[in-house]
Amino acid sequence: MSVSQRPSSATPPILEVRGLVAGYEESLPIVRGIDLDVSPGEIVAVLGPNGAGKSTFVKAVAGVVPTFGGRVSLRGRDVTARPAHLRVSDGLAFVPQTENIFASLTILENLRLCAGILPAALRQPRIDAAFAMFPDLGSRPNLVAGALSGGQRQMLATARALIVDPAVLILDEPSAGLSPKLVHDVFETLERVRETGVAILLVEQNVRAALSIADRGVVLAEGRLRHAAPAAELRADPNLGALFLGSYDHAEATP
Ligand SMILES: Nc1ncnc2c1ncn2[C@@H]1O[C@H](COP(=O)(O)OP(=O)(O)OP(=O)(O)O)[C@@H](O)[C@H]1O
Repeated sequence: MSVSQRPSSATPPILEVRGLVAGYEESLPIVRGIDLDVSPGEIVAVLGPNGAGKSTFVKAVAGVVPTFGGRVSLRGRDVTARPAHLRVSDGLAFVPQTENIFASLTILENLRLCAGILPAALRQPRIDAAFAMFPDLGSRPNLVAGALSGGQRQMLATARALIVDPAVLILDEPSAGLSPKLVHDVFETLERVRETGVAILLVEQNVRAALSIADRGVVLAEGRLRHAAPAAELRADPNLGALFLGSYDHAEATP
């Protein structure tokens, strides 16, 4: 059973997912009928135990995992049949958990590669905007990306995704392997991105940190959306630990 979660605000959703069924083999779908709306400027944390299907869900939304049923719409337009690279042009950017930068290229080269899909006149202004948002990167554009810290690499990965000026930014565990200080830095960056009106869908194992910046949290279990609530409500929920244990029973299946 899936739970449809619509934003409480009157802002129309920029991303609409309906009845999404997806995975690696059609006979064995991992994502089994998920509905979700995300509004501009909203951060939605996708939570749940290991193997719940969180990564598969966001990858299917990004178009990098096959969809077997349901629909993904961006700005009211059905993009379900669009391959991943065209969804990027449509305004949907995805930051994978790993291999999200080219370590042997410089910071600037990493950004230039992404800017390559833009009209020539937009490329430098977008790179300048990225450097303005990430001064740590802008201060040393010719540094080889492999020399960056884990948190700085995540920032570069995020900067790369933002080059196309997306409406929706999807991140798969941006805090994985980072120290608490770097987690803080990365999440602070995401808050600044949100302030520009970008909608953010965030898969996180780091539940408390994710809920500290998210507007809403959705809990997946066994490929289904089991619970959805404002982040503040989830933060205050004494059952929060059960999110990781797969036994989250709080008012499941109630919208
Ligand atoms: N490339 C793949 N091919 C086949 N099955 C996969 C693949 N990637 C993931 N799976 C399977 O899909 C299921 C869900 O995995 P997924 O990574 O989406 O879960 P998750 O909730 O993100 O887990 P975690 O929190 O551990 O990262 C698991 O059973 C996993 O084995």
